[in-house]
Amino acid sequence: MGCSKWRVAFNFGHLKAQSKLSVFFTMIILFTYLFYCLNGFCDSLPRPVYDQQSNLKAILNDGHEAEQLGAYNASPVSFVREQLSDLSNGEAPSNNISIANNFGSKKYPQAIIIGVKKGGTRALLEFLRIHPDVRAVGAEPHFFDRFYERGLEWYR
Ligand SMILES: Nc1ncnc2c1ncn2[C@@H]1O[C@H](COP(=O)(O)OS(=O)(=O)O)[C@@H](OP(=O)(O)O)[C@H]1O
Repeated sequence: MGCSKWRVAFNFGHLKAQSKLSVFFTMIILFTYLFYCLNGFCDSLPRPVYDQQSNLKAILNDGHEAEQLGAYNASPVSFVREQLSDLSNGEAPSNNISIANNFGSKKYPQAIIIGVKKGGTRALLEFLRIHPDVRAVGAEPHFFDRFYERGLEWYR
């Protein structure tokens, strides 16, 4: 009994030529996909929206990062305003702040959701984070209204 079931399951001999052909093409597609994945062409890890590796290297080599951060210590409003104006002009942020989405790295945000209490900001965040290129913090950081004194390093 059990043996005949196996025979039915794996017996492709009675399939029509059309079915065999579709199985054959499915196998080809699967093997091609596996081949590309094994060669690293299907990297599923999140990628940076903008590649700023060279900028980051420049910051590290020149040691200007502290100066740039210092400029933003002056006012959080100017910090946000500059970022938003850069984005509305269709440019990447101009101050070398990375907006990569790599796992495990600490980056400044590319976008900030600001809203009144009960304004639905959580819902907006949850919708945005569905996108694979969006990485969002779990809890609200409240940097600008509560923890600004802790500085940008804490924020990052
Ligand atoms: N699309 C839409 N339409 C109407 N209402 C909505 C929508 N999205 C979120 N919500 C409601 O917004 C409330 C949560 O807002 P917040 O995420 O800003 O809350 S919080 O202040 O950060 O706690 C919360 O309201 P309450 O359920 O009364 O607390 C949500 O139900």
